[in-house]
Amino acid sequence: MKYISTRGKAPALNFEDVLLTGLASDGGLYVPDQLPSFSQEQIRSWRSLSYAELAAEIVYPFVEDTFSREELDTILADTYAVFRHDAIAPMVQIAPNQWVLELFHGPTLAFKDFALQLLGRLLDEVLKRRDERIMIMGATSGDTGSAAIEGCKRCSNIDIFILHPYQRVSDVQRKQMTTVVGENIHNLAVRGNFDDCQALVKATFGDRSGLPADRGLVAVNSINWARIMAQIVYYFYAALSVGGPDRAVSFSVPTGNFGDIFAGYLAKQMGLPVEQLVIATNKNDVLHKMMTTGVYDKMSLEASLSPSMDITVSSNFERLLFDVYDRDGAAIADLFEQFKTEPIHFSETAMARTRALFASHRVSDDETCAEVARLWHDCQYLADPHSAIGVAAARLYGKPETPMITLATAHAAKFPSAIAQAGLDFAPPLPEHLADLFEREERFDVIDNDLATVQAYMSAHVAS
Ligand SMILES: Cc1ncc(COP(=O)(O)O)c(C=O)c1O
Ligand SMILES: N[C@@H](CCOP(=O)(O)O)C(=O)O
Repeated sequence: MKYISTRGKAPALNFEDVLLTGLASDGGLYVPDQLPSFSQEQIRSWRSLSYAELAAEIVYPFVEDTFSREELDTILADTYAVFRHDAIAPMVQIAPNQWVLELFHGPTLAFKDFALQLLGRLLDEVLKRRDERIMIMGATSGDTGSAAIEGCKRCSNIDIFILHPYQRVSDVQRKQMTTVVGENIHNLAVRGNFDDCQALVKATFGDRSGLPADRGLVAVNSINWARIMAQIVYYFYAALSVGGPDRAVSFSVPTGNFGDIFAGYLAKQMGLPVEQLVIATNKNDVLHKMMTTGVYDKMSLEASLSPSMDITVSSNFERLLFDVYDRDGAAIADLFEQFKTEPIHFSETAMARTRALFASHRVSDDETCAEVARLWHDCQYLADPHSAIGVAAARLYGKPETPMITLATAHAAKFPSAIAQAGLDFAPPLPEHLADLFEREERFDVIDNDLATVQAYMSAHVAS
């Protein structure tokens, strides 16, 4: 399979090379030139598969130029063996035809583990084959960072640099990143917000003049195609468990960088009957505003009770735009050139196509607390603030005849203060493997929001 850039000017890559990059050289994001598609009969035949077996069916067409089916099977079995629940992604019913898909049973308690445990193993294999050493760079609003560190820490050929916004992630999230010991692990607390961290990562792909020239640079954010690919699998898994493909299902997805819900859109394009995809945002509602007005504008980022979704530059939206603009890379490049100085006004056709695919809803902090409390009191279900945003949107958009599945993206124990603000009088305990998290020693450096400073830090800390 070939991967092409959404801005039309970068060279097409195979899977191995797309895995080993981040942004395309023209500033775009890589997408497959053609998606695999599965028949209803084929999807139906997957009903009895384990999560890892299902993942192999879905992922293999994307990676077959780089991994044999046997290699992939082994890597996937190893990847999902580290999850703490036998179902890997269990479904919990919270109301008639309303479900949550729990994606927080991996090592770092968020949905990021699904892709980053796999990404670490794929990178490890490819780097050993090539006998190469790389630098990994990631921006995190709290969850990607620890999942990336956990997924890649065993790889001997990697130096990992994670940028988080100083004092803007929860204490548990910060500790999960900064207490992992390893000479090749570097946590940078940037004086800025998540958008600043993500901009530094993207800018580094555009200008890496301050970094060692002999090291590859790989992104661990969802700008890396491999992240999205791995996230497609759980949409199939969830739908199969409630009667798909013989029955359409809907999904409500707490959304920030648009990676997770974009994976749901791809599952639909690949043949999974999906009725609705609901974009659920917090008060950083750039996507909801865009859905309602047809205008994509910059907004200032506000800290919320769902810090992982405090994002106003929603990177993967570009991948959707590429499709709704008939895969016209030049048009997408023009739109983003324009976005540097003014808001983007989408064409009527593009908006009609987007609205036919997605609904959207914004949930305030007060509504988030109310939903956490309601779920606890009505069904003894403890949701983290991000998942609660998804459930609040699902309740509005769900139709009685269609199973509505909310992606529960993180474990409540990551956000004890939000749980307290919701009026619940207990702190959700951390799972056993993290029980002593607050006794572990932390290591991180506070750094200015400045590209040259960040690249100088990386150069000074990269292993020789
Ligand atoms: C817990 C949690 N929920 C939801 C999201 C939003 O996912 P996405 O950025 O893929 O839209 C994130 C971060 O990305 C997250 O960490
Ligand atoms: N919510 C993420 C932010 C970045 O999203 P990604 O999926 O593009 O890595 C986080 O918690 O770090």
